[in-house]
Amino acid sequence: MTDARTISRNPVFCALDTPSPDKAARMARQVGDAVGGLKLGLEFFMAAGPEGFRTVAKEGRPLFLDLKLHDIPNTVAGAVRSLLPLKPAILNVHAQGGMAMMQAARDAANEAPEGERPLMIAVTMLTSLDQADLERQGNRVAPADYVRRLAEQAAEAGLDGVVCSAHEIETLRMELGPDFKLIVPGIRPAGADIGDQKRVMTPAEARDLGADILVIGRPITAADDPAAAARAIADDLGC
Ligand SMILES: O=C(O)c1cc(=O)[nH]c(=O)n1[C@@H]1O[C@H](COP(=O)(O)O)[C@@H](O)[C@H]1O
Repeated sequence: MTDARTISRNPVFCALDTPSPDKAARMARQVGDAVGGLKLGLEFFMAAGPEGFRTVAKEGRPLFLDLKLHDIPNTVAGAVRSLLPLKPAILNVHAQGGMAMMQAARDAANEAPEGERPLMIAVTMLTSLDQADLERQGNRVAPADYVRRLAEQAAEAGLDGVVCSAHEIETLRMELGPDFKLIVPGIRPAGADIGDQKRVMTPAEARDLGADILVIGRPITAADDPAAAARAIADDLGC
């Protein structure tokens, strides 16, 4: 068992996308050490809020609070400050919020007491989007270039890493170095249902390319036996 702030060598963070703290805590116990951490996102936080977060935090696992903050710098900084008492291991903002916003988020996170500062991560291009979606937005750039530009800004703003798809790992790792965290959703074991994701890869492929954290939700949580599904992924990764 890892403690609540240490990211273990198991790179899998299980996305507990449910509105129910009891269900999330139960799922956390079911998957146990077959995952390295847990992610709570918008569905959870909108319904259960800080109190729900504290319920899951009692499980003692590293928690990624995925709220994808996206607003003007002052508002995002305030939101980060409001979240610090929860002591999440990881927090995220949208890189599309711009450099000043990311810097404000970083500065707010730096106000955390010693040892409680969350990793500050920028979401680049959602894994549910592809080239056609960018074009529809009037954005005539390839996803790889778009993600690279956003990640460069995140690094320049002093954030700790980005959320990207597995398809961008190699380029970002080469360009931004070994310490820049690459958090990768859109992970699907071979043959699994892709659902609404578009830029996907298998857990082992993404890990081998250099992902630090693999965010995996439905392939575990929607499985008939979530514990077995998480264990199969961990075994595949040699964890
Ligand atoms: O920031 C995220 O975690 C995130 C970014 C992104 O680009 N794509 C993405 O899927 N996510 C989250 O990762 C999880 C993926 O869940 P599954 O598609 O069920 O594995 C969800 O909770 C998403 O909110």
